[in-house]
Amino acid sequence: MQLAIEASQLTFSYPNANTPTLQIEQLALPIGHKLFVEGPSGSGKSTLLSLLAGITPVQSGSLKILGEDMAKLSGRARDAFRAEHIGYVFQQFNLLPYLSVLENVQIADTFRHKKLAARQGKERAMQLLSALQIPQEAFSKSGIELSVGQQQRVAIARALYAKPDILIADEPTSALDHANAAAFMQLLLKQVNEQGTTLVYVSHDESLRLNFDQMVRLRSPGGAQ
Ligand SMILES: Nc1ncnc2c1ncn2[C@@H]1O[C@H](COP(=O)(O)OP(=O)(O)OP(=O)(O)O)[C@@H](O)[C@H]1O
Repeated sequence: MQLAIEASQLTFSYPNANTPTLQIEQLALPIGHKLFVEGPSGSGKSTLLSLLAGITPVQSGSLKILGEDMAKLSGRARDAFRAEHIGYVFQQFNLLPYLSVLENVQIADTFRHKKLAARQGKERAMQLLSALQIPQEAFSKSGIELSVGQQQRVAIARALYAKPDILIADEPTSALDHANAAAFMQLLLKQVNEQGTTLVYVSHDESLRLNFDQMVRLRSPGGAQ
């Protein structure tokens, strides 16, 4: 089975830290599977996601993403790899306030070599926004005019727009109550299941865990599994 993520003895330490922030002995996630990442604040969840996305370089151990040895890629090559293969949803959704909702979703085209034609891109963005239950009258608004739940769904549409192989989401439900978090999860799962996207999802909400194939539990301090 082809692996989306393959990590072995992956360790990361920030400068001046006494113990490693992150230690993952083994991790093998097949393409199309869903990984739940759990752990208390400061246990290294965001650090792990940054390594997986190629934002942070590998320090020690091995990490292959979609078969690519991340330690062998330069910073620029990792940026290009991320633009082609990875969608990322941050804790803060980071919608750009001076762009409309529709433009925010299509922003990925700015960073990619393989851009969608304008019309095709607009259609894809509209189709994703509708699937994520954003009302059509909101498409031309600024992101900051939407509710938090809506902004978060726009952020998912933006991350899925370029059909990433892997979607990485860092606690996107932290601002929602339990019922809204569960509803959001179902919308997200429908999209990733339809597209066969591999999902890496950080959350403190253990009740969401049932939707996932595998779990990584990080511990503080030191982030041991
Ligand atoms: N750029 C950095 N330089 C130095 N230390 C850092 C840096 N980023 C994170 N850390 C430290 O590494 C540890 C893990 O941080 P990280 O953000 O990965 O944790 P987290 O599990 O995502 O936390 P949270 O749930 O609060 O977002 C923390 O102790 C944090 O202070």
